[in-house]
Amino acid sequence: MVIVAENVRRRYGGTVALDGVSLSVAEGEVFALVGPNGAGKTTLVRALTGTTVVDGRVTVFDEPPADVDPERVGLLPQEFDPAERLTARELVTYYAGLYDRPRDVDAVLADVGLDGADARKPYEDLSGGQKRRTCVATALVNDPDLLFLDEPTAGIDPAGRRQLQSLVTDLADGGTTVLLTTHDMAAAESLADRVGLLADGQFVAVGPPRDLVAGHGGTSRLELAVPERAESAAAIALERAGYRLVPDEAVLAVADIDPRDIGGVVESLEAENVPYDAITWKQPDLEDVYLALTGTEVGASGDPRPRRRGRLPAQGGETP
Ligand SMILES: Nc1ncnc2c1ncn2[C@@H]1O[C@H](COP(=O)(O)OP(=O)(O)OP(=O)(O)O)[C@@H](O)[C@H]1O
Repeated sequence: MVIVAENVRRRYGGTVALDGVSLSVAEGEVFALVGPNGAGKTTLVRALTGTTVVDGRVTVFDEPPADVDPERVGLLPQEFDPAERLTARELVTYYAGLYDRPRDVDAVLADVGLDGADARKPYEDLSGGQKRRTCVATALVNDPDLLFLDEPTAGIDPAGRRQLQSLVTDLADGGTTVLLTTHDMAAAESLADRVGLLADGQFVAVGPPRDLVAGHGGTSRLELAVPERAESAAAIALERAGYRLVPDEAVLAVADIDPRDIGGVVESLEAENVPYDAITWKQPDLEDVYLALTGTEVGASGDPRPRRRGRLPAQGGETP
């Protein structure tokens, strides 16, 4: 095991940031700490990198984190503001100079997709995604055995995100252990060998994303965007036609439906003249797991949102 943490606890005054977290991460594994803002992800990264004092036991390469050879570890902090006037290449060259055996700077820039003219632009002239990729490059320049990436995809456009994801996969294939944090469940699901779902400083589940989705994600469903005034009528029409609605769902959704029967759903709405705007097939994913286990969904900004519970009852509503 590269990382072992047992019963890690950390308070800031009256705020409990970590409330008894245990995990172990094996060599070459990609482990994602997943949760909304405030769940404790950064505090756990700080505990594992030895930049904050915690209760409990933490070892990295069988040593206390603060004693680990810095040549072996790469860290992309969540907040990282390098000198704005230096070019991407100059910044990475600067960080390379801090290590005894750095990688070739241009090769590192190419790895993060910043070769060519962009690498010669001042940092302040780069896009948000290019800035973040420059920062990732500074964490890679010492060819670390263990890489911590705290919200690496924040502010990165979808193309840059895919590039970063394939970079992480390549690093792990080469034996690098990667621990990343994210509130982006889809990124975690596609990238990580295992995820740890954090809520209020505790893991609510740890495991391969596929296993967690199979265990807690619920069934596939058909989500219906129906004008609010027609929701009750839609629910009545569907139940009358024998479909089971997903209870307590924020949107109207039919559960356990075979894809071949989607036409039947449409027909039962149209037979009752119920209007609808869109129909979407939805497979359960990690977001459903988080929602099921915590009652909270995570917005695009990473902020936690309590789930909207209690849909309109199927009986007695207005008809369109
Ligand atoms: N230095 C600090 N002083 C006081 N409270 C802190 C400090 N660092 C974190 N906290 C609090 O501890 C809790 C966990 O914060 P942490 O930053 O670890 O969460 P996070 O999941 O990384 O969220 P974010 O992505 O918003 O940073 C939060 O309530 C936060 O306000």
